[in-house]
Amino acid sequence: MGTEFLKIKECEEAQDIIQELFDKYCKAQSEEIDCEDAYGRVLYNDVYSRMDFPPFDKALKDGFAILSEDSFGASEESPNTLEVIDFLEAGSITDKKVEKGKCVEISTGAAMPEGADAVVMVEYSEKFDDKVNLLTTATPSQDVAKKGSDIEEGNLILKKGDVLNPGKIGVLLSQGFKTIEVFKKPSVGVISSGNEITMQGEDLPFGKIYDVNGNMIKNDAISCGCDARFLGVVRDNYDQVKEKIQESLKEVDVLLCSGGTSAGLGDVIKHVLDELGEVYIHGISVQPGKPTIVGVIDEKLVIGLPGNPVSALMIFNAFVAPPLTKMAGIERDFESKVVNGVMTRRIHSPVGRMQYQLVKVDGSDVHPIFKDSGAIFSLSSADGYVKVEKSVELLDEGEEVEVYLFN
Ligand SMILES: Nc1nc2c(c(=O)[nH]1)N[C@H]1C(S)=C(S)[C@@H](COP(=O)(O)OP(=O)(O)OC[C@H]3O[C@@H](n4cnc5c(N)ncnc54)[C@H](O)[C@@H]3O)O[C@H]1N2
Ligand code: MOO
Repeated sequence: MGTEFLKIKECEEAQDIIQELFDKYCKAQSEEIDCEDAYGRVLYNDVYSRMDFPPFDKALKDGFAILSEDSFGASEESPNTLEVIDFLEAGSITDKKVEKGKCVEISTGAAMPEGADAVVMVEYSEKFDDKVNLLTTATPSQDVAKKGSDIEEGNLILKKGDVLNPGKIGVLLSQGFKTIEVFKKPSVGVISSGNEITMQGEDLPFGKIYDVNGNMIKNDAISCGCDARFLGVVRDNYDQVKEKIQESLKEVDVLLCSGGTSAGLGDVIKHVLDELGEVYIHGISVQPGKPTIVGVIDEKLVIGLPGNPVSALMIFNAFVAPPLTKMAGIERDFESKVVNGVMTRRIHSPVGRMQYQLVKVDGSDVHPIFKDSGAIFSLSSADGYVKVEKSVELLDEGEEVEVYLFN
């Protein structure tokens, strides 16, 4: 294996290639699921109302369903008296008709009896025997929700791409939807590679480190709407990496590996990808994250993120999260969370490579975080990053910058 020349791609070119590979091999798919399980899922189609809601003229208060004109002029001092001809609970119906001088006692949620056009609340009435005194005047439609007043049949009620929150699911349930078509969550597997990588709960001999990337990248993929799983650690061994990749590809649509991407002796991902499939990118003109690999095996995408946790996360966010989120049906503008501020210190940037500089934001102060890309603690203190274009050699103290905030 030995040293290998990395054919570096420019950032935009790499982004385009990755998006094209997603469009070709990782098309968004749908599935029909029970509305019961739809929380947080993304609608695959526009949804139209199947019926009027409410489906009947509905009493909004407990009281008496009347002909409104029968209450005109009524007051505490001079009540109007009506005959009570029936009692209606929610869900029950009557064949009796409300005519002049008559009314039906009614509960909230019950369908209005024929003839009645208003409800007088029980608080404004005095019932005695089979009669009632109305102590107030009601206007037509008072305390009645007319059929279709909330939504009429055939209207657009939810849009493709809507994330189903409790209220939106409530709308579907009110329309009798038992199942709904949603975007299938992209199934993503995450593998960590490296002889030094140790799982939490195990002893940590000198020279080894605990795995960060596996669950960190898994969680980032979940935040992009994926069904992501950490599939374990492999050693820097060609056969082990090959076997693990082949095995994992039987289970997932997209495989994200970290570590073993650069040109060192133990860095085998590229060689495995070369043997089993095709490598489309090996090296992006970006700092950190230069050794990123993108390939395809059996029409499935395999992405090798650099081992350094900061690099892995930055590359995931800048290059993988946008197409993955799109595949999950989620419309998210990754460039929308931008704040403006002023650099508090000068930064030098490698010419010819776009640099993602981690920063901490304090009001309008933008503090660069100077740590190497293996420094995991810089991630927990960073609010976002500043992009330093490849032609820019330094950003001076006091210079105005745009900060891309992390989600
Ligand atoms: N000759 C060259 N050497 C290196 C280059 C280069 O272009 N030419 N690039 C450097 C850069 S930049 C990076 S980034 C690393 C990336 O290399 P790998 O993807 O092969 O990553 P490793 O060597 O396996 O690990 C790098 C670093 O990250 C730690 N690591 C790896 N996996 C994990 C994990 N799952 N959790 C936590 N930390 C992890 C690992 O221990 C190393 O410290 O290559 C440079 N070299
Ligand atoms: O480019 Mo590396 O990814 O600096 O850590």
